[in-house]
Amino acid sequence: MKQFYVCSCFFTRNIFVSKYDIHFNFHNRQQFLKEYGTILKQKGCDTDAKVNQLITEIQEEIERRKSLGQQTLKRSEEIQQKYTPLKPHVYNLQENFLAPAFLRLVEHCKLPEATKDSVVQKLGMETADRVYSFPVFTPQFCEDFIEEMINFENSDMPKGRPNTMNKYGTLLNELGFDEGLITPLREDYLRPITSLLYPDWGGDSLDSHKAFVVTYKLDQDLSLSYHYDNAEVTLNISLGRDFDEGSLFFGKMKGSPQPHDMGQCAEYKHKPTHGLIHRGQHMHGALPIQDGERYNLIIWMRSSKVRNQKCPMCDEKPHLVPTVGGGDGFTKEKKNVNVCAAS
Ligand SMILES: O=C(O)CCC(=O)C(=O)O
Ligand SMILES: [Fe+2]
Repeated sequence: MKQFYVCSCFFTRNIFVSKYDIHFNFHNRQQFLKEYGTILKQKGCDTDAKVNQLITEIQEEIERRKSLGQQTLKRSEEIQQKYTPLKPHVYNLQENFLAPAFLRLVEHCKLPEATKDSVVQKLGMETADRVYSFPVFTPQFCEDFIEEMINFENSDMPKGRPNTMNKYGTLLNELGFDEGLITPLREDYLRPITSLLYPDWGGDSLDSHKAFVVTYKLDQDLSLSYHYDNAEVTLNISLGRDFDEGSLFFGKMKGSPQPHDMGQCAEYKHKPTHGLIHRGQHMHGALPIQDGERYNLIIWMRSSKVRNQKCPMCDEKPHLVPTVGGGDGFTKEKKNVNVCAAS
């Protein structure tokens, strides 16, 4: 397996605090107060005690990130030794997990004559700029997978959460899903599609991923703030469980002027069994669910070729920090590629 790294910005930038709905950068107290003092006051963080509490929270998150590789390894080992899956078959990809229409799409993309236009034509209407939806799994697989997630959630196993934005959900690498399920899905089935749709975002060289399940319930997280992903290409598959609302909305690419209100965003209603594919830097968020539960499998796909040139989180040449485990998809290979900016 390749050695992957994280960018050092992981320890100082993009630290999300839901109470203030802000992604913070934190180097030291002085920089922090200078950068955020005004906005924090406006948001009610107006006493020393509140500021100190916020800084403590941010510093704890930074410490969590520093030990993430080790903690993940520890949790994975314990899970492997002690956890009994309810649906062991879902850990290894079988073709009968996949929707027939998805298999036909993949076959089309593998044809030598397939082009971006021919696949776009097959996919039908765009949800937003270069955002497409298509069936991925069968309803049976989705239900079995949700049952496995619930079984794990109800177990007394240690749990790492997907990221600071998703407080509920499951990191699939810790459960042992990478090798048998997500990697073959990415390499054998998604790669032909992403190669045609996003060659300018490393769609033909996606060589790692971070996969997790996000969960929304009435007494837990309801929605997700506007953000971009730590990914070149993201596949977001709705697994279902009878929910109302909870649509995704898309603005513009990171760095462009963003819409002023929701009316200017493109909205997408999740369809269980369907995946939505988009560029990781295409800003998006999720509206609150009004009823039921929503389970989505998110695959943040990464291309070391692309991100080795420019970290998608800090937009600078990555400063590589070795880590135990999968890292964030950066490598030390020296290959110069010409990364075109996407429109
Ligand atoms: O809730 C969703 O469907 C979107 C999740 C998402 O965008 C993410 O986890 O990066
Ligand atoms: Fe996202």
